[in-house]
Amino acid sequence: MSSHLVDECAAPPKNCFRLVVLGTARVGKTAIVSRFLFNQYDDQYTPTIEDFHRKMYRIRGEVYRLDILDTSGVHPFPAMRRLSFLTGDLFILVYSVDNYESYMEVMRLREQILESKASCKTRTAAPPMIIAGNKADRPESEREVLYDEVAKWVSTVKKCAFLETSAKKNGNINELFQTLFELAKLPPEMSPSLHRRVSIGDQAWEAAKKGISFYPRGKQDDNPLGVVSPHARRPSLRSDLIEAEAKAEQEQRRAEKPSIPKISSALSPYRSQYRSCTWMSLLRQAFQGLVRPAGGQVCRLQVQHRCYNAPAAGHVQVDMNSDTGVATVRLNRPPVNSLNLDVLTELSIALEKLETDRSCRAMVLASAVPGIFSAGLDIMEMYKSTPERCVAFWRALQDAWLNLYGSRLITMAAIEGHSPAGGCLLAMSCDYRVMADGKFQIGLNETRLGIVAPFWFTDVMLCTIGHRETEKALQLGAMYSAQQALSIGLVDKVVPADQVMSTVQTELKSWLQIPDAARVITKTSMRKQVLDRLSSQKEKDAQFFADFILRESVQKSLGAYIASLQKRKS
Ligand SMILES: CCCCC/C=C/C(=O)SCCNC(=O)CCNC(=O)[C@H](O)C(C)(C)COP(=O)(O)OP(=O)(O)OC[C@H]1O[C@@H](n2cnc3c(N)ncnc32)[C@H](O)[C@@H]1OP(=O)(O)O
Repeated sequence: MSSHLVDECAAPPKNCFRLVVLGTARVGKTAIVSRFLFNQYDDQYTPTIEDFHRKMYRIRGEVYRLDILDTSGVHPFPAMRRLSFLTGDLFILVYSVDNYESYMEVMRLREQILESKASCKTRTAAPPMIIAGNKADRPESEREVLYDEVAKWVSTVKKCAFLETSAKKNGNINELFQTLFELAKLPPEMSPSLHRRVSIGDQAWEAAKKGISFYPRGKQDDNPLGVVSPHARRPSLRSDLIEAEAKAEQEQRRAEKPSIPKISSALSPYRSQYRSCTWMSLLRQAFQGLVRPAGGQVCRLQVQHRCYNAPAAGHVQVDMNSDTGVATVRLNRPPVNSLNLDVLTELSIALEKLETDRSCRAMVLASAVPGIFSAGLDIMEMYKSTPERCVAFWRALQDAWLNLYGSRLITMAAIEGHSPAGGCLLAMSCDYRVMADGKFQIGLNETRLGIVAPFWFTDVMLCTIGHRETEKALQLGAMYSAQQALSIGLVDKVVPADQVMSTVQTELKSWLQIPDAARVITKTSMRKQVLDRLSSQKEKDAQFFADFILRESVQKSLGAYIASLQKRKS
């Protein structure tokens, strides 16, 4: 039976919830989910990248939807992780009683979730969480985490409960979910022991869906039912953002605050033109390629990916050519592709997906906006912002860069327009750069804004053009024409604007002839030191950025630079 039967019986938004399960690898996250959904336990360990499940309920005449995101315990996918923090309504944080480090991670995760929610501005309240101390069946001699220690910590934190569990022995699994649902004020009948598990096609479910009684006359027909959707598909990033935004608006309304800052401006091009449509119908149309953004451009659809199935069209467009194994990733944030939190998150996720797609061998980074590659970081993310937002923004930039610079793929930049600062960083982080001849400029111009390029921007430039040129370039905040950039090695080839893409494709042919394994090992060994330097101090670097950028003197310089941009325009 197909899952659309479940979707036919759609739950109203107020009854839709996302439960996110987090914790380090091997603590039993998937085992807990599997017990909850199917009452099954599998002794084999298979690492999870990200699993998505959907359970529908009919409880007291109303339909409810519970989406479960079972996340990866290792963190090669930081953007996906951050998105899960942002979109989760309730959380299970799992540690293993025989692994103290896994408990420390749970404490860190709680902080990160709260920070993520705070950076969103709209969702500040602590979401309901439960801590699961799993593998409680292990012998006492193996125990590293004491029950009392966790209980004491949990008693000091808001909206948080704690239970020790054993997915293997089915110990406290029912209680775990029941306690969490109570904490989240969800119907208690959502707990496994308080509803009847049925399957799609089951007569009781089919009848309940239609709102009619399956039971013989005289018998109650409001017994709670739960059904697991057999082919649930993880919604796209775009759907996640829409849903998160809708929920934030709901919360905002509840709090009776007058203005509604947006989680994502990603859908704004669609908004003005299709005001009367509902978000979901708009989304459906967009995915079917029917909606044009207000600017008149047809939105591109992302090709299907083995982990994710829904296409995402937005600030980052991905076209995958499965014949050649070459993906084209286009930045699409008019007017100048400035990189804000949304763009960087979308870029990170696009890169993470391509990285895990074995059919993909190369990636061309380009722009969907004529005359511009990228204007660099969105200055408005750095001007009059909050420390939390600054840290979230910087983390998103770090992740996007780590994904790009550390990519196993052949990466080529097609620079068909201006490429200052952050735009130049993206281009330099690719393996090869082709730039359009003419009026366009490229360079790290940070000092002109009164700010300082971080050490990892400098590292990448050093690796690209050497010490002497970098020293001059950075101090002067130099912006180079394509020909000048070619002469110092900042780009590899300069061609007329209309030949940039074809030149990239020609160059790619020779790169694709090299066996991947040998090329990847070579690339990794060349880039490792630079990558490690940031990876080992990400948090310090993010904190430094927030402290630096929010200094009064730096804010003054940024304000003056913004004014000069506007003045130049007028
Ligand atoms: C420790 C701190 C480290 C921080 C590291 C920072 C890295 C960065 O990336 S900082 C950003 C540096 N970027 C720039 O300096 C680029 C500034 N922009 C330009 O020079 C030009 O806009 C252009 C050459 C990229 C394009 O010129 P043009 O096509 O003529 O477009 P306009 O100048 O008219 O711009 C249109 C519109 O966009 C606004 N804008 C431009 N750049 C940015 C930006 N980086 N962030 C936000 N907004 C930007 C510009 O102000 C115009 O706005 P409106 O006036 O409202 O139309």
